[in-house]
Amino acid sequence: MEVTRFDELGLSEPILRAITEMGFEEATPIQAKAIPVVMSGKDAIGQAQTGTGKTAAFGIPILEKVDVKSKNIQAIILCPTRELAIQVAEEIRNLSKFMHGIKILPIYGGQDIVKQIRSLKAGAQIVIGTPGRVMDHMRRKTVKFDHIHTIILDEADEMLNMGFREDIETILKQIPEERQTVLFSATMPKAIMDIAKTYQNDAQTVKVVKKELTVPNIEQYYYEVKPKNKEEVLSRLLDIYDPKLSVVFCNTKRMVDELVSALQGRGYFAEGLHGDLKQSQRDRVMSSFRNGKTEILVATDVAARGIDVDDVDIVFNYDLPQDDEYYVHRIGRTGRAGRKGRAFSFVVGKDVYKLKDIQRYCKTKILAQPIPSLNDVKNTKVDKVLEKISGIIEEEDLTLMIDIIEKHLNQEDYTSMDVAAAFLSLALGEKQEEQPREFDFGNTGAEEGMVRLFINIGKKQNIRPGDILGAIAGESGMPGKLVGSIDMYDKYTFVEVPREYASEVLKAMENAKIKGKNISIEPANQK
Ligand SMILES: Nc1ncnc2c1ncn2[C@@H]1O[C@H](COP(=O)(O)OP(=O)(O)OP(=O)(O)O)[C@@H](O)[C@H]1O
Ligand SMILES: [Mg+2]
Repeated sequence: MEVTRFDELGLSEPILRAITEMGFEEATPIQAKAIPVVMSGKDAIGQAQTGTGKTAAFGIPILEKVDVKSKNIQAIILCPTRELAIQVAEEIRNLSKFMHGIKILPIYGGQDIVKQIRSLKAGAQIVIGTPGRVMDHMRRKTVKFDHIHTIILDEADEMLNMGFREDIETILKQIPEERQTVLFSATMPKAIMDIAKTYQNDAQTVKVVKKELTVPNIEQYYYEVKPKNKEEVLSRLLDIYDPKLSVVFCNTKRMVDELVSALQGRGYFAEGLHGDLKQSQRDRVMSSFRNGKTEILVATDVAARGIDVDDVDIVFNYDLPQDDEYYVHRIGRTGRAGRKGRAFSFVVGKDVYKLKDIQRYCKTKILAQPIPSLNDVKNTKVDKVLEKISGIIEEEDLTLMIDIIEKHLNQEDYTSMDVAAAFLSLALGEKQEEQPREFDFGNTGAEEGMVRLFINIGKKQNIRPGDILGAIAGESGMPGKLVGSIDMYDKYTFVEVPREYASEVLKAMENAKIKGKNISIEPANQK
């Protein structure tokens, strides 16, 4: 593919210098296509996948077009959320770092309006705001529209979804007609075309649309879960994949609050973000997430659009989104600027149909994944410790440590294997003694009086159903009491046992080996 350098786009020296300082080596395809169009002053509609640099695609031309000698507002950018307004202002500020006399001001609800008015009075050429607050200033006449020559609607379709249509139309009517109107988003549903027809003039569409709407470097999987198991499955996935940062989307504020408490209770660094929080709280959560103190951001769709945080490794759809577009935007919080990412969606019952719609809309495949077992979680932890140990053995001088261990072995009657195993147990950081486990079997899909147990045989091993039934009978000391069918496929299988013995079978089988191989067993209620 042809590569466009920023210095081929006819940009001024201070901006090129800022771009270099920001570490952008070449223009992204949407930047290469949109910057010349937006600079030309034409109305435009820009569409490109999430995380592909749309902000700079409109931010750079705006900076090129403002007159820093004038203190009037010349460009206005509307964003659907406060967090996004702050972020867009920050990106444009970075791009304008070497321009003297430029003032860029975010104005959004929840922030002290008196302070905002004072800043506006001091003069700013570019204002970035949420529609509600901009309307507020318009009514107070604290934002003057008469010198605005450019208006950008970032996430234009979302602002319509949120019911800002009237506000946007009112604002557009206030801005001089010879203005330039530009819309950007990763998705462009039909409703947006009405706005385009009414309020734009001969708009040029600039699209960098691949076959699929989602970014190809995001691995997408789904897990079929029962609602009450979501929390446990999420924890297992967090433990196995160990993301540096992750975003978990829920459909309601209440679910966000509940999940945050649950995750915090389990010892994760999780915080919630939704519209009922005070602005100071929202700001605190966002900055804590940006600097990595909060590792898991649990959010409603307020965080679905535009939010750009490095190192988001995984996006979870704890609840499947209501609308197809939201899937695109939500998972787009990972895999930004060419990085890799993962998107895991939880699917409950009829959600599978919704998932089919989403796949059709996005033109991507979302594959099913089995829920990791507790054994899988443990194995991952063990693998990580062993990997670290290999590193230490290869890179460090261990002579002194070996001396200490040797002395210890001489004093006590231990083998080096005992010591190594004890250290491993210590490194895993969990009490290895058996925790009493409460089993809540619920309805596992088995027939009356029976409970279905889920068995993970591990990597395809040659174990026959008879071996498993035999082992269960042997381990639990209940020969002949095992009734029921066995359904073997791939590396998983189900067995059915009478409900009253299910707990004992589970406990007896926890550390069972068949043909010397470990298997794991658990209630099948999440399958
Ligand atoms: N040319 C470039 N080279 C490298 N990184 C870039 C370039 N342009 C922008 N970026 C960075 O890529 C990231 C994503 O950019 P941005 O937030 O503008 O994406 P977007 O297309 O608006 O995504 P979304 O649809 O989610 O809003 C940002 O961190 C931005 O600084
Ligand atoms: Mg964006």
